[in-house]
Parts: sequence; C-alpha cells; structure tokens
Amino acid sequence: MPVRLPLATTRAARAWLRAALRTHRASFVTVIGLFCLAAVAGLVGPQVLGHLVDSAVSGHADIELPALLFVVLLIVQAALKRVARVRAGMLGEQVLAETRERFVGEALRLPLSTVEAAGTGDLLSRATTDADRIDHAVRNAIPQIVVAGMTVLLTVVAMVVTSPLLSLALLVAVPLLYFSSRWYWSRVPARIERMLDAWADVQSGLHETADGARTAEALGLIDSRVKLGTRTLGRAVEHERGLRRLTIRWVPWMQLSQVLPIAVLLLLGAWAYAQGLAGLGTITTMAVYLQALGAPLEELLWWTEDMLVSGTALRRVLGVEGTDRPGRGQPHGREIVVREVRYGYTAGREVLHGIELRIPPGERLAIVGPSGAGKSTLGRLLAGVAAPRSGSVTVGGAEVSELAEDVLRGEVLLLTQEHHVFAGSLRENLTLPAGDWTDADLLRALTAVGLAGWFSALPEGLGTRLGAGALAVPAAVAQQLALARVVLADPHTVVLDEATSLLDTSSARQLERSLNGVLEGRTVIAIAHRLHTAAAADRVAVVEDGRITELGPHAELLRAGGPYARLVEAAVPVY
Ligand SMILES: Nc1ncnc2c1ncn2[C@@H]1O[C@H](COP(=O)(O)OP(=O)(O)OP(=O)(O)O)[C@@H](O)[C@H]1O
Repeated sequence: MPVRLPLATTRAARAWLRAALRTHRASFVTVIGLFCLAAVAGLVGPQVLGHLVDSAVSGHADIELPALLFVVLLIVQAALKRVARVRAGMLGEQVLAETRERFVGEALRLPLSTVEAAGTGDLLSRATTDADRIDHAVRNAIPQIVVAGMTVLLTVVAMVVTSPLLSLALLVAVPLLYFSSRWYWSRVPARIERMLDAWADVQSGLHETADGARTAEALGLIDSRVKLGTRTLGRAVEHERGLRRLTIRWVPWMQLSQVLPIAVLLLLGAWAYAQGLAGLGTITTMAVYLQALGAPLEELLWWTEDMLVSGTALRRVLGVEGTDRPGRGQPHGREIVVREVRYGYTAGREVLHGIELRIPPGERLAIVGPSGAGKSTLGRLLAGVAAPRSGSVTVGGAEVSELAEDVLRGEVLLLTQEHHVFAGSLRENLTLPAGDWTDADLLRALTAVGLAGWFSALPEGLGTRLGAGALAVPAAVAQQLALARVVLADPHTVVLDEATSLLDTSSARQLERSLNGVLEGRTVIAIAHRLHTAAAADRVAVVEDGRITELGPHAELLRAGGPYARLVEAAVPVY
C-alpha cells in the first residue's frame, strides 16, 4: 500500500467553499439571482396553461394572448439561464484559478521527503485529474445543482400556493427520497475516495514507467510494467464500476419518487373535482408542475454524484496544505549537533543507528564510507530534508527539520548531483526559491560561480529562456547554476552530496574551482567520493553500516591504522 499525501477533512473542504463564496459574494449572488429569475419564469408557464384550460372549460377561450405569453416566458427563461450559465462559468474559472495557485504554492513548500514517500504521481494526479474534477464541478455541477435545486424548491412552493390539498400528493415521495438517499449517501463517499486513490495509482504508475523507460527497456522490464499498468488500471475501472452500480441501484427509487406522486395526484384530483374542491385548471397546473419536477430531480441525482466526486477531489487538492514544514524555531549560532540519530526509510528497516556528531562553524568535514552505508541519508538529515525517527539534528540549538523553509535556506543547504533546469528564463531559474534579489545580485552570483563568460554570450541576458524546447544547458552549467542559487541563498553551511560526480574531469575541475570560491567561509559537509577531497578536509567521518566508526583529521586517522587507513591503503574508491 503506497504512502499517500493526506486528504483534507470535509470540514476543511466546506471552509474552503465558504471562503470562496465570501470572496466572490457579489458574483455568486448575481448568478443565484439570475437562476432564480429563470426558475420563476419557468413556473409561470403552467399557471398560464391552467388558466387556458379553465377558460376553455367555461367556454371563454382566448388562446392567442396566453399562448403568446407562454412563448415569451419560455424565451425569457432560456435567455436568463444562458446569462446565468455564462456568469457561473466566469465565477468558476476565477475560483479555480485561485485554487490552483494555492495548490502550486503549497505543493512547492512540501518537504522533499514527503513527496518522495508519496511519489510524485500522487501529487501529479492531484494537480491534474483532481483539479480538472473541481473545474468540472465549478463550471457545471454547482450551477446545475443550484438551478435544479432552486427549480425543485420553487416548484414545490408554487404547488403548495396553487393547491395545498393537491400538494399532499408530494408527501408519498418523502419517505422514498429520504431512505434511498440516506442509503446512497452513507455508502458513496468511501467508494469515491477509493476510486480516486486508484486513479492516482494509475497516474503514479504511468509517470514512473515514463520516467524510468530507459531502465525498464535495458532490464527487459517493459512487459512487467505493462502488466502492472493493466492491473492498476483494472482496479481503477473496477472501483469506477462499483460507484456506477451503487448509483444505478439508487436510480429506480428516485424515479419511483417522481412517478408515484403523479398517480396519487390524479386520484386525489379526481376525488377533489368530484367534491368541488378543485377545478380542472388547477389539476392541470398541478400535474404540469409535478411532471416538471421530474427533470430537475433527475439532474440533481446525476450532478450530486459528480459533486461528491469533485468534493473528494477538492479534499485531495486541499490535503496538500498543512503537510509542509512546521516552521518552528530560530537558530542561535551555527554549530550543528547530531544526537543519537536513528532513521529508516521504511518501517522495520533502520539505516542510521544512533549517529553522534558535532560540527563547529567553519569546519570542513568529509563523510566517507562504502556504498549504501548511509552517507547520503545522513546528509539529508543534516540539511533538514528529512526528520530523524529518534534523536535530534540541531543548528544553533534549533531542530533543522522543523525550521521554516525560508529560515532553513539561510542556514543549511543541500547540494546534490541532480540539478534540474526548469523551463523558464534564467532569472526564474535563479530566483526559484523566491527572494528579494536585484538583477545586479543575480549577475554577481553568476560571476561568483564562474558563469560570467557563459552569461555574456546569452542572447537575452537574464531573460533568456532555458530548458526544454529552449536553450540547452550543459550539465556543468546546470550545476554551476545550482551553485549560484547557493550564493544567493547564502547559507552558512553547505552539505555537498557528490555534487561533481556526474561531470567529466575537466568540467569537474572547472566546477570545483567555482565551488571553492563559493564555499569560502562556510561550514562544508562533503560526502566525498574522491579520497583527495577527504584529505583536504579538517576532519573525516567514516560511516559504515549506519554508524560513524571513525572520526578525526585525515593524518590522524591514517596513523591510527583503522577503517579509514584501510580504505586509503586498499585504494578502494570511496563511493
Ligand atoms: N529513498 C529510499 N528509500 C528506501 N531506502 C533507501 C532510500 N535511499 C536510500 N535507501 C537505503 O538506505 C541505505 C543507505 O543509503 P544511502 O544512499 O544513504 O547510502 P550511501 O552511503 O550514500 O551510498 P552511496 O554512496 O551508494 O550513495 C541503503 O541501504 C539504501 O538502499
């Protein structure tokens, strides 16, 4: 069972809806008002028809005027509905745009470890499929439900006003509607949650397959990926079918609740006519009203299901909120202290077993050890990307993983070999973690990392578009751009995780020159994959099987003849 990002509570979704309605109160009232007018225009028609019947029965038939009125009312109703729908669409677009902006803001603030645990597929499906479902609700479902609900309500009111006696026919529908709806509503939300989760799995699988297509091809995994995709898709379709089956079992009861009152009305009408309690015109008006209730009730039924799906989609989108960093604490000082840290990616498998480490400000510490020993994991904890399972990692006395994003950025920054160039301008790429930087600051940062020459050749300076479909950026430059972001963020501590390992030797040398300039005066924790980096450090920490087995200056460790000396002697590449 994959870990998922949380689902917001129904209460949070309602609060979102209330806030959206408050912000756009004027537009909302206009839309509802227009729909109401349209519904009222629709209600006058049956009254005209009733009068027509009464006039015909009493022999004073004047067809032209009522017929003309009837047609005019239809046209007015259609025009009002159209204007209302357009306004509802505009309102929907506005609300959706705001929700999307909020989602993107929250998603960007998500801790990396949360996204990694849930998989980007879950996040993607919330940003795409779920947002589309909300779009559908705001544009279609909400206006349709408002129109249908309003029409039902006003029709019932018109019926009661026209003939309280004949309106009693409506009562037979009440228990049917109540019990069948209660049955449906108690079952459907859980099904929808499972269905949307299943669709998120489909998207995660597709995303993973596309992402790792080359690996899958190289290892001959295409068939198994396809089978996995078919299985997840099958599950999602089964959930979708389950939901449809539930709705289909509800439909007959809803239809019965429409048909039964008509039968009762006719019987009651016949009796009332015989008793002289109701005229033929009134009975006709009431029958037309009842008949007219059928369509909006049916619409209510179908759109309610859509609304429920969209409501759960909204809870998925809002669920991203509040999962960001707690934003607690303020460091007083620069010392990093690791106490009794234990950590594991999955339950039951611990990767770090009680790490103790104290890094004074300005130190250059190299972390070495065999592959899989836990070096990168320790680096992530030191940079606050993930929180320890037990124990603490503090900077200046404050828990690193709890610091607010903008505070953390000025304290400790992790630099890895994965540097993505985003499709956007150079300026946007540099100012990704939003900050108050002038163009002069950006140029200084580019110069500091040795990109002045590259920059001067750009056709549109900071506005030059980089990334997919625009200017291609070589790997070395991408890493230098990441370094420029470090210069801008200006943290006092940098954790380097194999930052140069993807580069060819000459690019690596070029980058290391830039690095040395940038790291001057900062605390540097380098996860070293080349022994000479370790030799240049103030101290070396050897990590083996999730524990620090040796710690001290390079020369001292060599003399001690322990694990580090053996690594150097054996010239084992310290990857
Ligand atoms: N995202 C992850 N999910 C689950 N397990 C992980 C994850 N990342 C690392 N591990 C496991 O944690 C252990 C330590 O990995 P880590 O990457 O920290 O080691 P390392 O010393 O940096 O190795 P290398 O030098 O090969 O990068 C390994 O057993 C690895 O399989």
